[in-house]
Amino acid sequence: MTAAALEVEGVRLRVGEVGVSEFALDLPILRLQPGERIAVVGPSGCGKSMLLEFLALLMRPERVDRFVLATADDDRRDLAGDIAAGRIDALAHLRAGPLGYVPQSGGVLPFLTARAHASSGLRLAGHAGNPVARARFDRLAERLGVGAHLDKTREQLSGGQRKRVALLAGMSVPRRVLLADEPTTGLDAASGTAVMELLSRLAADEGTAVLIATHDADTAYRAGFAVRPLEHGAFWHEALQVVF
Ligand SMILES: Nc1ncnc2c1ncn2[C@@H]1O[C@H](COP(=O)(O)OP(=O)(O)OP(=O)(O)O)[C@@H](O)[C@H]1O
Repeated sequence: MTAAALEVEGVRLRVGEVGVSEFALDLPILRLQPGERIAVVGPSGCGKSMLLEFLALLMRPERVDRFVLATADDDRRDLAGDIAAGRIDALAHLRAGPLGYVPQSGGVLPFLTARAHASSGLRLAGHAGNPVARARFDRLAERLGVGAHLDKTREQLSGGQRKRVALLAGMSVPRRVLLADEPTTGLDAASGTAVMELLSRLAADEGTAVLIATHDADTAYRAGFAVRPLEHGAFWHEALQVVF
């Protein structure tokens, strides 16, 4: 039986003011296998971003029974324990490595070139001088159509180019889990398809479990994502496990 890339059980997320503006989301069970591709769909405001922000360790849950991330083949990290102990820096550090996250908007820092921003993960991982890692980065930049724009700052990039630079940052190092919130928003149809196919190929080639939130279910489905609805204030997904 393959070990899951990410396991979540018994999570409750809540925002807003109790009885006034509160919004709650339950994740009874969410288990992603290596190489799995999941597209979370649902109407605006149903909680897709909240789900991704929790998984990206940016939102503290009201309750979490189990939250385990594969950080290496033989290493499972107890994130629920880290959250309970308030180890915030250690959690943030994971986003430079095994856990990639591309936010719905923003995600490109104003004072860096696109290259410096997108390759920060490579530098933090100590791979900036590694020719294989750099070649992988350049290849991804070309496939995302931003290879010619890497010396520009955020102000010099279009909205769609910013989105693709943020995606490049998310893909810049091999991940165990990659989360992308609306990866095709602001892109034309051809670019959107190319992005979905690239995310899908990353899952197939590198075993990354990729979970995206999207309003573009058709493109995601055509690229090989399993489309899963977030509905009635809850989301769950458990892949069929292959037992040898
Ligand atoms: N600080 C907050 N206080 C109260 N409600 C909030 C707060 N932040 C978010 N919400 C509510 O939480 C719900 C989920 O928001 P979320 O951004 O996750 O939706 P979404 O499914 O990603 O929507 P979209 O498709 O429009 O991006 C929304 O109904 C929103 O109004």
